[in-house]
Amino acid sequence: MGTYTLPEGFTEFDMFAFGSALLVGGLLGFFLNIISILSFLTVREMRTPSNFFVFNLAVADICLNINGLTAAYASYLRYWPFGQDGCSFHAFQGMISVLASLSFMAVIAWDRYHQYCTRQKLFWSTTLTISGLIWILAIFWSALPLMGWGVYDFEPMRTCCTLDYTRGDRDYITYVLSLVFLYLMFPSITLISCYNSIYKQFKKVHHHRFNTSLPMKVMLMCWGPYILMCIYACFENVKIFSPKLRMLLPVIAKTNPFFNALFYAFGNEFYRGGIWHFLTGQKIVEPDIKKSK
Ligand SMILES: CC1=C(/C=C/C(C)=C/C=C/C(C)=C/C=O)C(C)(C)CCC1
Repeated sequence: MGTYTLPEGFTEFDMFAFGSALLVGGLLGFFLNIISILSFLTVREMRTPSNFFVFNLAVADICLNINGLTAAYASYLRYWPFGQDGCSFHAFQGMISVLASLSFMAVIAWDRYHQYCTRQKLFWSTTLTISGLIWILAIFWSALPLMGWGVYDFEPMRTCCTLDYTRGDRDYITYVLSLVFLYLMFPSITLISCYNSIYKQFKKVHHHRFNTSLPMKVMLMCWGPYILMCIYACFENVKIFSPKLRMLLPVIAKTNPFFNALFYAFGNEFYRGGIWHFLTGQKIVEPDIKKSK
């Protein structure tokens, strides 16, 4: 093993604790999401256009889990073994997953609005085009810091990488504010308006098929603190926050895939039957929305 010096503000125990938190979050998310992915791939009946969005969300989320597991590994080593280029690539890969995951959450909300409120059918061509576009956009926006608009660099613990929020220069500010607009405001407005309409519909038919306020709450709970810090860094020096706090926020954010798997796959009446079929071999009973009318 190479020699290393502990990063400023962290003891051996801190690194072990953060590593373990990343490991537990990463493994939990990984297992739930891999079950969701394999179910979709093996159970033919559940391969519907709407479920394809949930499948893509699980793919994006599992990529974030793999990213977190790499960080856990480096934290146990107590140094980053893949060099500066490896760091940029790690952040690039993490960023693609985050942006794709947020977009799929929004598009699932939009699709559910149609499932429950307008009963419009989603076509495969629409699903495939939207999913393709989401991935292309996520790769595009994540590649920008590699090309000089924003920079990827180490997190305070120096065992994983992210957008370097400590610079706070003009490039950083414009890049983060664009992200806030595209990947925070836009998905949030979609989530709020779609789930609000679904809530009204559920109320009308006196049947609440799921908790419509949960998606927004989970997204804000996981990403909110981290996003606030990124926005704060546009105006003030974030170094006034302790390195441990700055490290805690991305660790919380990286638990999002676990909650997503629980809500969007395991808690989804059109998806969980397929998971059950995959795990037990028992056939799915299709839920019928019209029954509740
Ligand atoms: C500012 C901002 C965002 C920034 C996210 C970042 C900077 C994520 C980085 C994740 C990485 C690099 C993980 C890899 O380990 C969001 C969530 C898109 C939402 C809009 C506002």
